[in-house]
Amino acid sequence: MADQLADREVASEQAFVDRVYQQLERAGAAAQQLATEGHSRGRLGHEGGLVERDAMVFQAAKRIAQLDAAHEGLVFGRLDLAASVDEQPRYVGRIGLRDDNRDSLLIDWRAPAAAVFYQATAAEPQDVIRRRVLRSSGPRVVGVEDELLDAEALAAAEAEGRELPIVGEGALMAQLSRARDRSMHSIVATIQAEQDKAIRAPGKGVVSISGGPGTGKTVVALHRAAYLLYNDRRRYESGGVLIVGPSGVFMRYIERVLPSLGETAVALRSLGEVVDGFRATRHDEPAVADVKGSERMAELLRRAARQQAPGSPTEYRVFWRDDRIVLDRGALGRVRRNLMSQGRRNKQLPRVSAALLDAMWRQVRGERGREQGREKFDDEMLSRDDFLEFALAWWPPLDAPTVLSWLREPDFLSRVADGVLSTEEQRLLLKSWVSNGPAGSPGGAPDLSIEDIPLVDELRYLLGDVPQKADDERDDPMALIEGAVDIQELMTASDREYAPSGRAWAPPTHSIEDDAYAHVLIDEAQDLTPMQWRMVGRRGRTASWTIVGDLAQSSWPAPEEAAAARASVLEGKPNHEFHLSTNYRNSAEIYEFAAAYAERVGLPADLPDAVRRTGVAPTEIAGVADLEAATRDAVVAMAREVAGTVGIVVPAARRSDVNAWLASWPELAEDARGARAAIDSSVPPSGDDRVVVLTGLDTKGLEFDGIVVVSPEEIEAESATGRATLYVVLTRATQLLTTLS
Ligand SMILES: Nc1ncnc2c1ncn2[C@@H]1O[C@H](COP(=O)(O)OP(=O)(O)OP(=O)(O)O)[C@@H](O)[C@H]1O
Repeated sequence: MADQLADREVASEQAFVDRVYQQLERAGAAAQQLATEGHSRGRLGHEGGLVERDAMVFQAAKRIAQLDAAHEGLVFGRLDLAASVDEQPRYVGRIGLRDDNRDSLLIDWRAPAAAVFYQATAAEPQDVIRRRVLRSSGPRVVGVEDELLDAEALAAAEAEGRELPIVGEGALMAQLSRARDRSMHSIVATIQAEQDKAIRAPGKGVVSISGGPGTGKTVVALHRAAYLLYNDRRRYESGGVLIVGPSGVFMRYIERVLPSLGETAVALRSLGEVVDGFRATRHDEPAVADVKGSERMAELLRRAARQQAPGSPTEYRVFWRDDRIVLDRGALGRVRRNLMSQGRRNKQLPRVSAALLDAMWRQVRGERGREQGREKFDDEMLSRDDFLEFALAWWPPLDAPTVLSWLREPDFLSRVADGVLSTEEQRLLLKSWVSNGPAGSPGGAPDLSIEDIPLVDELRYLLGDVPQKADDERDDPMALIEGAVDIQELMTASDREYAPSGRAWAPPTHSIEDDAYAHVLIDEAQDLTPMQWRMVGRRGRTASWTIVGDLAQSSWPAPEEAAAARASVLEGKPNHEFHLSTNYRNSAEIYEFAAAYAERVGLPADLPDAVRRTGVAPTEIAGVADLEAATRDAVVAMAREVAGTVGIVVPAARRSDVNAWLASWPELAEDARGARAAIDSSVPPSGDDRVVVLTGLDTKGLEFDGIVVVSPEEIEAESATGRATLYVVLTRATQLLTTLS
C-alpha cells in the first residue's frame, strides 16, 4: 500500500520534472543560438562587433555552464502551502526557470521566495503544510521524502479536496547515510534552518560561522558564496570571490560544490596558493612552522627589505672637471635611507639615478664644474655606462624570493633577526632554508613551503612590484632606472579566474594592485598563523568576509597571537556570529568516542549533537605486535564493509612506509568492490581510488566512510598541538573507526 502510494507520488513528480527539463532544453537552445549569433557578429570584424560578441558569448557561455551544472537534481524541493496563500505547489531548484508565459516554473533556491523552504519548521510552519524533497538521479525522480509541518492545515486542505499524502522517512537521514566519495556534494535539498540563517546573512562586514566537527561549516560557507553571487552578481563577479582552505587535497574535495550550484566565478586556493604565481604544497616541520608563522617575522622581513643587496657595490668614484667625486658607504647610506623613506623599494627605481646625482653634485666644488652647471653634469653622467651600471647594481629591481634567499646567509639573518628571534629560532630557519634550497638558490628550483608563502607575500608588499618593461626595452636593463615604465596587464580578479570557456583559471597578473577581492572566505580559520592572516588580509581590505572554524581543531600553538592578527585584519568591520550545533558527519557512536577523547585531554571543544546512530562502536586495538599485518587486516575489512572511501591516517614519519605497505597488499587490489589504492596522498588520486594514506594534518576538513588510525599516540606526540590534530582525525569517519596502537 505504502509502496503504491510512494510510486504514485514519484510518477506525479516525474511529470512535473519532465516539464522542467523540456523548458530547460528550450532555454539551452536559446542560449546556444545567442552564442552562434555572437560568433558570426564577431566575424564582421569592426570593433563594435567584437565588443558585442564578447559580451554575448560570455553571457551565453555562462548560461550554458549553469544549465549543464543544473542537470544533477535540478528540481529538488516542493512546498504545499495553505490555500489562503497559494493552492498551487511551489517548486525549488538549483536555478530559476520561467515557462513560455514568463510565469515562474522553478524558484532558485537562493531567491527570497525559496527561504521558507529551509526556514519553516513544525513549531513555526510559516503557512507551509508539507515540505517535500525529491531525490533524483539525473532527470529521473527516484523517491520523495515528506515532512508534515502543519497537521491542522493539512486536515483543512483535505476537507477542501486537496490530496497531500505524506511519504518517505525524512530527507536528511537518507542524505546523511549515503556512502562518501572523493568530493563534497551540495546540500541544497536539505539545508537546515540554523544553517540557512548563516547562508543568507547579509553580505556586509564579517560573517563568522563556528561549530564543532561535522556541523556543516564548510558546506554552509560554500552555499553562502553561491548565495552572495546570486544576490549581488555584479559586485561579486567583477570584484571576485576568494575561497581559502587548508590544503590542495581539501580544495579538490570541495571544488565540485559551487559548479554544481551553477557558480564558477570563484577562486579556490589552498594556503600555499594564495599568492599569484607561487604554489607550495609542502609543510615545514612543526617547530619551523611555528617560527615562520609568528608575527615577529613581519619585523624581521621589514628589516631585510631595507638592507643593501648583498654583494652590491659599496662605492662609486668618478672625476669630473676639477673634482674627484666619491660616493662612499656613508654617502650611499644616506641616499638609501632617503629613498626608502619615500615608499616601496622597487617604486623608487625611476628616482635612483637622480638621487645619486644629487649627492654627487654636492661634491662638485671646482669653478669649471659649477660654471657648466647641473644639467651638463647630469647629461654627462647619464651617458656613462659605468655610472648606469653602478646605479643598477646598487639598487637592483628586487623580487620577493631573492630577498628571502638573502636570509640563508647566517650573518645576514643574525643581523636582521637581532632582538626578534632567539638563536635557536634562527637556527631552525636556517636549517629549513638551507636543506630545502629556497628560491634563488643557485641552480636549484625554488622549493618554497606553505609557511614560506606568507613571507614571500610580506616581501612583495615591502618591495613593491618589480616594474615590467615594455617589449622594445626587454633587452635594456637600464630602462628600469631611467624612468621605468610600469606596464601591467589590466585585468580584474574575476577576469583572471573566470574564462567563459568554463576553464576557471587564467594567467595571473602577479601585481599587488590586483590582489584584492570583493569577498574573502576562509575555511578552517582556526589554523591560520598570524603571518597567514596578514597575507589573506591584504586580499580583503575592502571586502566582506565569511570566516569558518572551530578552535578545538586548531594546530597553531599561540591562539592569542593569531586572534590578535585576525582582529587587526578585520578591524572596523561589523561582525555577525553564527553557531552550528548538529554534527551531520559522524555516527553518534564515533562522535561520542571523539568527544570523550577531547574532554579527557582538555581541549576546549565545542561539542555538537550527532544525530545518526548506526549501532556500531569504534574499534580500539591496543598492544599490536605486527603493525603492518594489523593495519592490513583492518583496512581490508573496512574496505569490504563500506561502499565509499577509507582513510588510513598515519604519523608523518611513517607515511612512506605505509604507502609502501599499501602498494604491496594484493587483497586491496583485488577487492571485490574494485577498490584501488592511491599510493601517495600528495599525488592527486584518480576518481575511483577509495583508499588513501594521510597524515593527521592532511585530514583537515575531509571525511571518509571509514578511518583506520595507525599509532594515535605518535600522532599526538608529533607537535605541540598533536591532541587537537588527533581529535580532528577521530572526527573524520561517517561509519567506521578503528585505532591501532
Ligand atoms: N543540511 C545538511 N544536509 C545534508 N548533509 C549535510 C548537511 N549539513 C552538513 N552535511 C554534511 O555533513 C558533513 C560535514 O560537513 P562539513 O564538512 O561542511 O562540516 P564542517 O563543520 O566543516 O566539519 P569539520 O570542521 O569537522 O571539518 C558533510 O558530508 C556535509 O555534506
